[in-house]
Amino acid sequence: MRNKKSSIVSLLFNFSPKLLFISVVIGALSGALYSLIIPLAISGIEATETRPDSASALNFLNADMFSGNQGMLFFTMVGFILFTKALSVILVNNIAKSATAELKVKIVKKINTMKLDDVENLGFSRLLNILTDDVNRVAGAATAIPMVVVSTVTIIGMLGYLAFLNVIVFFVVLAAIFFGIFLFQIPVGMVQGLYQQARKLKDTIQEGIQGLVYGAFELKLDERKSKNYIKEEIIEPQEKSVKLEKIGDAIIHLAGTSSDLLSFFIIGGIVFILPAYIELPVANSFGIVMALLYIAGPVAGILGMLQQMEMGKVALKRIHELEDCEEEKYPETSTSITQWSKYSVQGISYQYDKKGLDSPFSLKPVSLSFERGQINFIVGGNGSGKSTLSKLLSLHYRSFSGKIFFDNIRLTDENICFAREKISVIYSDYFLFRKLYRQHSEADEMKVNAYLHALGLAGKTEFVDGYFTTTDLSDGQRRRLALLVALIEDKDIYIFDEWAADQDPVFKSVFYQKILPDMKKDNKLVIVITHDDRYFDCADRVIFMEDGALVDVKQVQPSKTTVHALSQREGDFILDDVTAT
Ligand SMILES: Nc1ncnc2c1ncn2[C@@H]1O[C@H](COP(=O)(O)OP(=O)(O)OP(=O)(O)O)[C@@H](O)[C@H]1O
Repeated sequence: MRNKKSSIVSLLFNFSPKLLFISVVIGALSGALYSLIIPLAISGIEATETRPDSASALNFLNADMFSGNQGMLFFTMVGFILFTKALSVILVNNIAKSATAELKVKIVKKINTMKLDDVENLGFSRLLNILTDDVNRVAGAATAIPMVVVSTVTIIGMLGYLAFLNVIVFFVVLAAIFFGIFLFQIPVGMVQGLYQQARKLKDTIQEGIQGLVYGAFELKLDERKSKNYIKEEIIEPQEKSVKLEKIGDAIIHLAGTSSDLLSFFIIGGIVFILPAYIELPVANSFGIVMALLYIAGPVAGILGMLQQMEMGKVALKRIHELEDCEEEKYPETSTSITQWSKYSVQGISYQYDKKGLDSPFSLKPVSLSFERGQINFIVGGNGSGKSTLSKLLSLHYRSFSGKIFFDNIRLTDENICFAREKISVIYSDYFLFRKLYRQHSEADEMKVNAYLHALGLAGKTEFVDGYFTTTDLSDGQRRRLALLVALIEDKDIYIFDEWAADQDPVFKSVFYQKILPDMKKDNKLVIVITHDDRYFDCADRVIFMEDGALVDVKQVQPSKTTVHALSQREGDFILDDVTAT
């Protein structure tokens, strides 16, 4: 996002400077007309006072006045105010809606281009809150802008009128307004902290809701756990957050309402105290009091809108926090990687974010060289660092040290995105998309259908108009569908993180004895994280991990005695035929 640390106004300005300018000018015009209402009404009253039947002329709807020039002007002005105010509000509202929709898209793109470890560290709940709650609050604050403009110009106009009536009174009122604004900074400063705390708690609530949905099966079986969970993770943080917001709102409203009081103080001072020091004609006092009563509304309006603006500022701050995260972009010009035969890493390492730990897990430097048409197994105990290493090999995580090469081409920020396109992975926490999200030919469709049969998914889901009709399948079937999508993508490098873990014995052996050898034949580089020691002889090479370090690499000599015979059903798997289609 380019508009770093943008304010709410600059957010709208960057979206459409012309429209914003027009709406501000129209809003200002509306405010200027507003400020003329009182002087015009007073001069109307003064004009009627000079007539013989002045008593009846004070009636505002008197036919004489209505037909008079001032009356016409008055009502035309009211009509203009209605039109200009509405137009300004509608225009800014439209800009705000479009600008915040654009902001949402920018945030989505930002998340998409952020480094993966930053996305993991921020977490789903926080990102979701930014995309929903924060963006909406910014939109709310932005729509308050035209009313602030109308009110500000009205106040300026009325101050001009006061200056015309009496310069001393003008300075007294001006000083009082500045004093009021100065005093108002205290509550505004106080609520910033409260709103920030309330906003932080919303992330906790969002996380709670995530657990409520994804942990529904566990919670359903344990009422006490369920009640405690809802109380601690949702109800309590929500109560705290609402309480903080209520206090913040109350402080702002209280301060806003006190502005009425301030204007009454000024009125009292001008009516009862000032005449003792300066000469103030009655007619002038009358106009001044009316003007002051009239100013109170816009002042209170602006102060009231400050609550919305403050909440918007807090939300915008959270959005800006995303901007501190680095982006990874496809460069305009770069060395693309086309043909390659060797993929090698030299001294790559990684360390997770501290997250309160003294010594977070770190992967010690690893050097390995892979070839096309080679099947590699990575094995080791739980937590030994297999997945972490695979995320470095798949170029999802960026190594803290070392170098990575495709043949002699070293991977840099410039070409890493091209290298990533050569890789397909299925991690243990993969996401299954229902659509392929790429152009597909009739041949692709035939291939998909052949794979659906080969992977035992025919009749479970269908491929129609680029969609899989359903992904509501068993765990093992979903994983097979993920494999199907990966195979259709036809990448050079495949990384499977415990893919076969939840497959039945039949498909386990299909995977190790049919799919992997066929991929080898197709010259793919395959890296498989596995605990299936029964099938270790299906690899060309086994890489051993222990405590975050690579401890051994063994070439495998296929032993004839351990070859696993495919059963009749296993033999039905026809990947060769699929490839032929
Ligand atoms: N997202 C994360 N944030 C912080 N630490 C993590 C994260 N993921 C893993 N770790 C740490 O890294 C260590 C290695 O995890 P990794 O997933 O690489 O192990 P693994 O060998 O694949 O284990 P398993 O066989 O259980 O899948 C873990 O012990 C854990 O402490």
